[in-house]
Amino acid sequence: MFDLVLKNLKLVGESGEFYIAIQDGKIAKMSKTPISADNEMDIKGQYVLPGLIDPHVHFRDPGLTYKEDFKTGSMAAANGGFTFVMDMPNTLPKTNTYKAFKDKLEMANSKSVVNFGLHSGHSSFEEMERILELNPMSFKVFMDLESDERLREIFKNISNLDGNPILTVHAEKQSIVRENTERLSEDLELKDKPISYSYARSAESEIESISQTISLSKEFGNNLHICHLSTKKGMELAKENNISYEFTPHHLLFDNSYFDKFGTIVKTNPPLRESKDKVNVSDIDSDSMIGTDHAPHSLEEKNKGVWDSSPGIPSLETVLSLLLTEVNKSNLDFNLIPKIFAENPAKRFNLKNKGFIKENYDADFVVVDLNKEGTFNIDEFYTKAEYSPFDGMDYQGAATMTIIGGEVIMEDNELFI
Ligand SMILES: NC(=O)N[C@@H](CC(=O)O)C(=O)O
Ligand SMILES: [Zn+2]
Ligand SMILES: [Zn+2]
Repeated sequence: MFDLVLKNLKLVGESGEFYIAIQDGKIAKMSKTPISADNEMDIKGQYVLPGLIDPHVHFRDPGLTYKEDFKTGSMAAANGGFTFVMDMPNTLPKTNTYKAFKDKLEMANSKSVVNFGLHSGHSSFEEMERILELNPMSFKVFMDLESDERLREIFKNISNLDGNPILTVHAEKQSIVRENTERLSEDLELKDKPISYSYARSAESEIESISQTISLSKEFGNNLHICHLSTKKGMELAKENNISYEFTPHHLLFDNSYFDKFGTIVKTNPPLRESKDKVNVSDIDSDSMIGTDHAPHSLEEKNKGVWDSSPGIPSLETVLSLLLTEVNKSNLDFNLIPKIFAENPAKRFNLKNKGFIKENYDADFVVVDLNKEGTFNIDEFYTKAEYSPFDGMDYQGAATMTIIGGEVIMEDNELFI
């Protein structure tokens, strides 16, 4: 007998209503005809999608837990419809040694309310080889923090690791950013304007960094993935070279004029772009994926002026509704939602039995009401972040339930953990 049957549900891209039977946390059976079980849940004609997967979050744990921690970040993920997140290594200490990685795994196992993977930082070849045993999602390189010489060594080392693991990059060119920042932070007319941040970390610095990343990866044969791709030219380079990349919601929806409205609240790396340079919702296709770059800071850190404020925007609890609203505005095909939020991240990062609604896959789902309207309210969010540029924005379309391994962990923004 099945543990649970979900009934009266719709599947994206399919007509009619379905039943999904769940047994031991797996999808045991799917059918159009009724399946009986002691425990039935009526989905009332809403859509059931594979649980969302975010390849790019910063939960600040360990070392920076006043901004977020693995408990609050994973609660925000569950509230946003995510069943799997991948956390970044820029913690304190950095997650770039075997011990730090192992300690973080143990900590996160005890605190996280959703499934997770960890990206590793980079370090000596020997250290990274040991970290491989702990199944890192990738090795992350912040290009803006490394000299060209160091980058060659890092790319070479990572390409020589067993199995050629994914090399994930933050692509901004250090020399261009440095030069522009020195000039602009001295410019009497521009230095106090938040929009100057987008001139300093220019579209050119991303495009140059992406082309440098591509030539390095060709030389060493790296298995490349590009974070928070924000420029159309950068996207064209990635596509031409068959390199995977992520979009954030803020780069898709906002241009740098939002600096005038929100100031340093929307300061993030890479920055919001001129509309002529930016990627758009219309650039989302069946190969795309969303990486929110959920990067909370304290309110005090966000309000330290153009050059000293901390860069980063929290996004886990708003991203799905923002893009469902685009679906309702006919700017985005609903059929792409499971691809960009679950199928493509699961495939790219080799997550076994995840990302799809198929028999024998994990029973990880998000239930979506395409018509649910509301207004984002940061006070109702589970993240520790006390700011969001989306706060007060209306949306149409939302997650109403998050299910992990057949267990309901969120219903109507209530968490059952
Ligand atoms: N994106 C950001 O602006 N900030 C990220 C770092 C990063 O992803 O580069 C953070 O960790 O705060
Ligand atoms: Zn980054
Ligand atoms: Zn990031």
